[in-house]
Amino acid sequence: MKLKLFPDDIYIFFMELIKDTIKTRQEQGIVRPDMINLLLEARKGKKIDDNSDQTVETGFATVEESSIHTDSTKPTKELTDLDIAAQALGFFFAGFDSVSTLMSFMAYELVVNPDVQKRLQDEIDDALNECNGKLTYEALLKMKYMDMIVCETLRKWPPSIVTDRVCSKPYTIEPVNSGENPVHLKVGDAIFIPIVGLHRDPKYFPNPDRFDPERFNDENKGKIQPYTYIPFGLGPRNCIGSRFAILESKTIFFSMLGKFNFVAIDKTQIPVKLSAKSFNMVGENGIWIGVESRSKYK
Ligand code: HEM
Repeated sequence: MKLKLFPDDIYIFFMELIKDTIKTRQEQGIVRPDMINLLLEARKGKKIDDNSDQTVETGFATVEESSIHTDSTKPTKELTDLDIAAQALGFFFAGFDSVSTLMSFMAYELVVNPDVQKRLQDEIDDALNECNGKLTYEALLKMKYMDMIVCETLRKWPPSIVTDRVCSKPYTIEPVNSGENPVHLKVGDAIFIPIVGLHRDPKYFPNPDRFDPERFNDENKGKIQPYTYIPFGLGPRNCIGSRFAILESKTIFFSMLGKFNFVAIDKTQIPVKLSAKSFNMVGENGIWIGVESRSKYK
């Protein structure tokens, strides 16, 4: 369709930056433990999911990577520099704004639900005690209430409000209510899946505008109807960065809330209103919160 996602100057800046990095690395034999290196290795036919057996769950919302196409070490298509640059650019944009949205709305919910914030701080203090003041990976992943809050933020404020698929087989969606017509889908039709519509549907999440981490406690999370909670999408094209996104967010909240309280300030809009100018979850006036030292540090 020749639709552009970014203005030309931004696109050219990033593409050139990544292509120059590839060139410099190849010319000078530089090896860094990062994604560009993995893609350069993949180009040579090396498998890049060697550690998949050791994967640890980072949270309930995490999605599983697809095992489709990982059984062959032979690339089906030669990766060009442009492909590698496009992948790196895709990761950058897919992974930046989404995590920032998750963290902004999570901070907002902690401000307007001080009891939730206090309980999370208690959990953080206990974890800090257990690991002698130094955060460990294991301690972070053991924090159940932190995970419940992350899950509930992703439900109420999913950073990706919608995802899409192309129809590969003719299919008819039969009417459910009287007066509705069937919808006939043809091969090639574009289908939009309304993530936020599912997450805020009272049929699946009663009282959906209420921020309630208890929806994700051990007893309740198993009762969630499959495919109604999909912050990271689903199936073979689900989000590749769910573990990283959850881990990154939990680490930051752990560090911040161990030392500070999140509080409302004059600029905090309560209740927050969403911007009508953006397709994504963006606060009308941004999301503003204050940070004050916790009494134990004063
Ligand atoms: C809270 C943070 C994030 C959310 C809510 C999120 C959500 C999503 C969703 C809904 C999709 C579409 C999945 C589908 O249609 O089934 C997606 C795809 C994707 N995400 Fe994320 N994402 C997040 C963070 C990240 C991060 C940190 C990265 C990279 C480091 C990333 C990289 C990608 C990529 C590359 C795809 C496309 C996958 C494909 O087409 O095969 N995302 N994400």
